[in-house]
Amino acid sequence: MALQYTTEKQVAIAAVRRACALTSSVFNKLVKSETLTKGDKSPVTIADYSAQAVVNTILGRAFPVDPIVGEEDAADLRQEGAENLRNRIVDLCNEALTADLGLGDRAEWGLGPGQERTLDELLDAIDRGNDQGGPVGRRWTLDPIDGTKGFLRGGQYAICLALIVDGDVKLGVIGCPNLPVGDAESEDSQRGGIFTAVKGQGAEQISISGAKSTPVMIPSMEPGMLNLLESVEAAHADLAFNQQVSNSLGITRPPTRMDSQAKYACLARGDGVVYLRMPINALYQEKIWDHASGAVLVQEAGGVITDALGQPLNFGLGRTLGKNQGIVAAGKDVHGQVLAAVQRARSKASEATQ
Ligand SMILES: Nc1ncnc2c1ncn2[C@@H]1O[C@H](COP(=O)(O)OS(=O)(=O)O)[C@@H](OP(=O)(O)O)[C@H]1O
Ligand SMILES: [Mg+2]
Ligand SMILES: [Mg+2]
Ligand SMILES: [Mg+2]
Repeated sequence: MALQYTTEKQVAIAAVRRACALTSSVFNKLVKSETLTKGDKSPVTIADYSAQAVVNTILGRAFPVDPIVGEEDAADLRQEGAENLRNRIVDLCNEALTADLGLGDRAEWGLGPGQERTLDELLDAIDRGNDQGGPVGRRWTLDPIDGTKGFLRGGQYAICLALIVDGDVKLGVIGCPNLPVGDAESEDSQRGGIFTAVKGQGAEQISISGAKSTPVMIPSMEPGMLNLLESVEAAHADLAFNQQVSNSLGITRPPTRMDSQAKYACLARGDGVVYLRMPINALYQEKIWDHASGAVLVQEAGGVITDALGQPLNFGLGRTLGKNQGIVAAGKDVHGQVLAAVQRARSKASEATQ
């Protein structure tokens, strides 16, 4: 039987690769006026908008009826006074869409010389990310730059695209332009990788040039080798809680802190051992585009990903993970003991507040 999702995977990798090139080129030239602050006070840059426009344009050509749940929308760009931003975005997108990468990208995906788009087409492509998600049907979810704060500080960030069918993540692609090729902790000057997984077909790391592909599998870990992969931003996860879990597990290795779903990529290839993200703000709901690609990557690399109660994450609830209470991901021989430590730390915390 032919493998499922082969074309989807090719298109998704092509789209993420072009978005990686675009965002890397923007970083070196970004000026302050090209970053906006959204209603929730988080940053968004011309690179986030352009990456969403490029990926959605490609998906729109290859899979015209598939809805997309994307992080960004073009409302602020349509405002008066945003003309400079709009012009920059058109230039960046057309450079990315028309580049001749010689990687078998097909003209019918809207790629290659002569495939320029107008401003209106690109703004509409950004707004194609307005799907509301849900339990039934097939849809994509896109985070055009996950870890925008990491991107702005020259750290880790990721372009994350996933295909969800009936609430189940079937395909995930994570482009990490700044991740060292070999190991996150290494001084490797060669950077950039694309991680991809298809449900039931395993996970792989592909070089950003497309020349090399290596299977990815979570290595088995000696107990003394455990460490946590956690957010840089203290406002995004409860890092004090992570410290308690770490103590409870007798972990001595320092945590690996990095922005974005690059953390899931590191877990999948064994650069870090336990992904732990507990909510710090009870009102915040995790977004599906922040975890869908990472979830299937971890599972296909031989790991387990659940909430703090050991239940699977639900990607069929809408644009968010709903009432999700934290995320625990690790190799299958480690996950159970981490979950037990998380539950001990939760009981202690609730005893302390009684
Ligand atoms: N309060 C709160 N709680 C949990 N998560 C939040 C919160 N606020 C924002 N976000 C989301 O965090 C995404 C980035 O996650 P990371 O923590 O891995 O990276 S970073 O440290 O923020 O850079 C980040 O994704 P991007 O917006 O794509 O950068 C946000 O969607
Ligand atoms: Mg954001
Ligand atoms: Mg994000
Ligand atoms: Mg983002």
